[in-house]
Amino acid sequence: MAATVIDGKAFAAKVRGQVAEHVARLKEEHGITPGLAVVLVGEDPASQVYVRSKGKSTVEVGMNSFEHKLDADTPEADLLALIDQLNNDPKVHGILVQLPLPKHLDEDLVINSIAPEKDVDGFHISNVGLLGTGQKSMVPCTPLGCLMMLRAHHGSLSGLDAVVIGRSNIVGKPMAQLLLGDSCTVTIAHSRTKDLPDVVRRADIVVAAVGRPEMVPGDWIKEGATVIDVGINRIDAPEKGEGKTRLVGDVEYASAAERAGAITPVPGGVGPMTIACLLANTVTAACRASNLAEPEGLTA
Ligand SMILES: Nc1nc2c(c(=O)[nH]1)N[C@@H](CN(C=O)c1ccc(C(=O)N[C@@H](CCC(=O)O)C(=O)O)cc1)CN2
Repeated sequence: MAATVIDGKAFAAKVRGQVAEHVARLKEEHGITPGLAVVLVGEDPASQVYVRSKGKSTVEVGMNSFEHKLDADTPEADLLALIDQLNNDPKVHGILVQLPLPKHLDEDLVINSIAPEKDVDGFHISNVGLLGTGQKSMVPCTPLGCLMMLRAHHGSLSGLDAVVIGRSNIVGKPMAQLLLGDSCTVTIAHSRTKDLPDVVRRADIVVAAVGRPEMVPGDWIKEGATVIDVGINRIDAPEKGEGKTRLVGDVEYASAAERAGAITPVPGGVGPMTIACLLANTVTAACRASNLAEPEGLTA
């Protein structure tokens, strides 16, 4: 039977709608307008697109957007001074530094200089520790988006075998923590994993987050499994004409869709959920800052 396609674009639109409703309520009942500050250092073309999209989506749901664009050679001290200023600005409830940063900047130092309660990316070491110990934290946007789609598809995830392929701090590790929090039996696989095909074949849920185009062939997928493809890889597409490219995930979509019960496409799967969850985290941060009830269904 053909797999159900999990439409991340439609799901993200629904999440943005819920965020907009909550923002309207915060404004009306408490006079609070959540604000998100996005910091971009340098001119990486993909980062520029993502930052523009974050600013636009922020305004569309009724929140304040503060964009800070810094030159690629900005000294670390200047970036840290800006973050300090944003940490102390009551109009700013969420702060995000777009990654990757130029090489001369220490990513860990920069991320850990963001006030943890404003760290809407959930990358600060305090939030990593809170998530790892099952406490209330800011949850990284991409894994949060994956979790929301999995919960919507399955209802309960309890007892399911999940494999996360990839061990990055941004996706793989927090994804594994979230699945564990929902009582899955979790395996984190990576480049040194022995018998990766067999490990994947046992999984009810496969989350692929390695950044290698189509590295998971369809015949690794168990019949009926749910496949969440986090990869966004641009590859040459000579069939579309000279110099043309197309986006593919980490999973061979067509063959995996023949065996999976449900699957996210690329593009239009996990990607759009990343920005929707960023907005959700910002409204959550604004609620927490004023000790107000958090929006239901928008946190882990
Ligand atoms: N500070 C952060 N930096 C980065 C993050 C992050 O979560 N926080 N994630 C990525 C980039 N990213 C958001 O910042 C992001 C990537 C992809 C998408 C998306 O919607 N992708 C589309 C395809 C887009 C295209 O055509 O190129 C899709 O998958 O459908 C949104 C956000 C790294 N940096």
